[in-house]
Amino acid sequence: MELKPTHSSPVLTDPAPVNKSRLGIPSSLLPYSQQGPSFPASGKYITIPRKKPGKLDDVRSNGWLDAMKASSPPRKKLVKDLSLEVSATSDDSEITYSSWMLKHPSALNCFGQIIKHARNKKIAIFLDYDGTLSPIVDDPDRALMSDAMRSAVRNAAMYFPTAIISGRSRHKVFELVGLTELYYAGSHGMDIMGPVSSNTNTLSDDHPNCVKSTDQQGKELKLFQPAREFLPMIDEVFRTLVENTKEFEGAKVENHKFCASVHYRNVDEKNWPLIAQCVHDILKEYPRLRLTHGRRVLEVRPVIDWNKGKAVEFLLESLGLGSRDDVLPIYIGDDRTDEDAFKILREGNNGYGILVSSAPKETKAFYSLRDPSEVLEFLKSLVRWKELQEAECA
Ligand SMILES: O=P(O)(O)OC[C@H]1O[C@H](O[C@H]2O[C@H](CO)[C@@H](O)[C@H](O)[C@H]2O)[C@H](O)[C@@H](O)[C@@H]1O
Repeated sequence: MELKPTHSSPVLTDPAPVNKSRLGIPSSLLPYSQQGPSFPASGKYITIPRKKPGKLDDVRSNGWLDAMKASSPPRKKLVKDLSLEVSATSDDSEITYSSWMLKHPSALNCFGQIIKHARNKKIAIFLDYDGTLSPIVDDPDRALMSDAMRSAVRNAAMYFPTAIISGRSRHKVFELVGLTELYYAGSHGMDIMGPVSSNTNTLSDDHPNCVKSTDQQGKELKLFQPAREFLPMIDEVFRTLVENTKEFEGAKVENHKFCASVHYRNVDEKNWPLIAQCVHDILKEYPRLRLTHGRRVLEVRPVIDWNKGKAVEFLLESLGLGSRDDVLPIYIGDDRTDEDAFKILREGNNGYGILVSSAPKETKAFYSLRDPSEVLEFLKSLVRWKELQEAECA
């Protein structure tokens, strides 16, 4: 029998005690060892005055600028631009893409292979949000999921345990997805709503990173928040980022609770070095924060040994599906931060990473899908296959 979430709301009741050794939580998270300079649990840290950016050489030499330029495939040329040169270029890129696909074949074309491996196994689905379930758009607040995608994810969750693992805050991604049937991990996995399970490998009450909370209906829920000590620091750095980037037209800073994002998609490219330098200068004052690159976004996050890959392992354990030969996790994502999850699955040889990309990229994912419309088809195919299987068994 497939494990199905039994909850009717995204808010979960208390999980049973955890088997900490199986969770593989590093000792640095139990609780934090203070690696950088010490900081108070709340209140003010350091005031970063608004100032002229430091030497631009900093961001050039540390590779930030190159990473920013490479951080998202260029938009497809509009059809109005019908020169011969454009069609030759698109042919070339199609050829490059096809040869890249020899290494990372389409999960739709290889669907037969995937389900062959899934036979007699429980599939667990992990989905990134932006660029995977919703198309990339200029305004992060308008990255909406289509009704068709919502219904495909809902149907998938009827048969397979399904979790969303996003860089956005857990609340925001739940607001966008709006399905109570799923598990949610926000802030790149640093804010996990623990699953209900009869299994003993879930969160214990006395776990240092486990927080009890209540939902809007007053129902108790349990959260795993390995970076919760950073909450005031992220809040402070968020405010500094807002203040110091406001001179860059098009820049947008988001507070994701345990991380913050600085978007430069809508900033004139000539100002990218300046915005990079501005973020770099702020981060110099926060040695316990680091930067990762997303699609046209700089992501500021705590220096802890936790990422989307760890979140996948954690959720599998919490669902009672960890370290089992009869479980096949499938992770679908489009971003560099999803690589941590692809790596876990590839190295553990126990599941499939699927990269969503319409351009060749270095990746640890096994398979590929071009865009969210192919993700939709893939989810629908999984559901159809499962329905057929159940019909055969009936
Ligand atoms: O882990 P994810 O769910 O993929 O979230 C990663 C980032 O996604 C969002 O930004 C990206 O999508 C935006 C909307 O399409 C786009 O405008 C932006 O350029 C992309 O980087 C989100 O706004 C970020 O905060 C997340 O970190």
